[in-house]
Amino acid sequence: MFSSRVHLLNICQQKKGNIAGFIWDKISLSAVTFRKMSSFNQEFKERFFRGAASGEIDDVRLYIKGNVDLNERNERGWTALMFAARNGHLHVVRELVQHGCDTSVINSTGQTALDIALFWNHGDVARHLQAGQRYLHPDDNFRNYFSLNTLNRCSDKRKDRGWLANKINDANTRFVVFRNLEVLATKLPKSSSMYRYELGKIEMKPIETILACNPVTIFLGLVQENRQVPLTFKEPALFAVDLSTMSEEDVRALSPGSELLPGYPAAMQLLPAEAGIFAEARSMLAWHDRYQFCPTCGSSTRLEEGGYKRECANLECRSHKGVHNTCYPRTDPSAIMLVVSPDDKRCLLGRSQRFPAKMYSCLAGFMEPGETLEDAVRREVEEESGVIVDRVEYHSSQPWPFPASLMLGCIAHATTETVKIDETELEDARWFNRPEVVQMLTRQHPQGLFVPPEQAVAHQIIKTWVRRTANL
Ligand SMILES: NC(=O)c1ccc[n+]([C@@H]2O[C@H](COP(=O)([O-])OP(=O)(O)OC[C@H]3O[C@@H](n4cnc5c(N)ncnc54)[C@H](O)[C@@H]3O)[C@@H](O)[C@H]2O)c1
Ligand SMILES: [Mg+2]
Ligand SMILES: [Mg+2]
Ligand SMILES: [Mg+2]
Ligand SMILES: [Zn+2]
Repeated sequence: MFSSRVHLLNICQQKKGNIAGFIWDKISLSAVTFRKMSSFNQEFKERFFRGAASGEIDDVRLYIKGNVDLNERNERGWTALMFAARNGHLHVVRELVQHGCDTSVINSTGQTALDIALFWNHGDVARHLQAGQRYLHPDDNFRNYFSLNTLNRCSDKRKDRGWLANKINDANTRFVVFRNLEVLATKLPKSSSMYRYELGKIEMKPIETILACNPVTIFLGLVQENRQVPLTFKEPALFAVDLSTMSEEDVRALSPGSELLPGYPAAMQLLPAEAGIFAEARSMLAWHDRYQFCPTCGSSTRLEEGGYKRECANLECRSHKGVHNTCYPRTDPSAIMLVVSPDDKRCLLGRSQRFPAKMYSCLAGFMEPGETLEDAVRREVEEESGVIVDRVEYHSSQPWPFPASLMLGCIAHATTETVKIDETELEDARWFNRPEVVQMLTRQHPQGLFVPPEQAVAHQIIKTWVRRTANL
């Protein structure tokens, strides 16, 4: 922090001719005390906010070049990006986003820069901010982590053994490699954010001999960057391969400088654009690992359809008659819900013993057969907290590849408030008001309480509820 201030001073020194009215004249380096440095910094920060609010791009650029935290907030949690968004200064917004300003920061009343731009009808700014959001897919509005998968799965091609064999041997094909469900990943050279790894994508040559031994190999899909352009089927293919028979050292040697990321939470450092590919691959490999024998008759099973089917070796088995779902990959739907109080001012968050200390989250539970999502939400909330829920609102879904859940995110409107927790499942559950939840989202809670990170659908549901009160 101190060195960045000195750097700022140096820049101001170079620029002082351009900074009309700035306090530089009053300060000489020899006389700088910490107090003056602080007030200097404060004044400089205010100038940055004023520049952003008034569209004075030169002032904003000065701060950008100062290599300091562009997400600096004022006492109400407002950033320069929010000020620029408030007044519709697209050129300032563009420059700030280009230099890595975080578009997901929320202020103390729970709004992002995008909310502010939308509220004040600055459509051009809102479109720019939306395009810069991390989980956006070109053809969609919102994406949870583990859901962005740019591959076309080409399910109709999986039955064509000849086509698949040719694709495996194609020079453009790449393999995502797993060992004991840990994925091979490479650290990105610039890793300032929490997304620090990309999937290792290996050519066929170095794994040719091991592929000849028929390890579990899954056809993940063809790379289709633009959904508007029809597939030619000549696009590069991506497969997942299980190399658990190789040593960890040999697997890592396939891609210099790579690591094997153990499952949760390490895999949440993958680039969001690849997290959906990881989710598909890991859930599929976990299914093969667990279904080596037929659940109907106990005979061995073999892989078919590019890994999307396992067929029983016993020709008499009932699984060969009609559609038998044990032959296909399984997904376990789970409900995850933010329970909100009857007056909508508070929400119910809980923690299980296995959570990291001080983390609170939405309640969650597996759906049961013959149950609607809404009823699963009502049942799990009542079981775990004793609170009665009436209306259930759907939010969004998230594949959860540990091993193969689909989280169905909801907002659940409670009609009662008395909490009586199920102590086998939860350690604590209590009501939190909005300002406190904002502190938990932004890691500014006085007791250090926090909610799951942005990769979790729980975080997104909580953020949606917090953002609903417009106080701009
Ligand atoms: N709370 C969160 O913030 C959060 C976030 C992300 C994911 N999840 C996931 O939500 C899922 C469901 O939550 P939960 O564990 O509270 O569920 P839950 O409340 O239904 O209780 C879990 C228990 O349900 C039983 N169960 C029923 N069906 C099951 C199935 N298909 N697989 C495994 N166990 C089953 C088991 O006895 C298990 O111990 C879990 O996978 C959890 O990891 C929760
Ligand atoms: Mg639960
Ligand atoms: Mg439960
Ligand atoms: Mg349950
Ligand atoms: Zn069988």
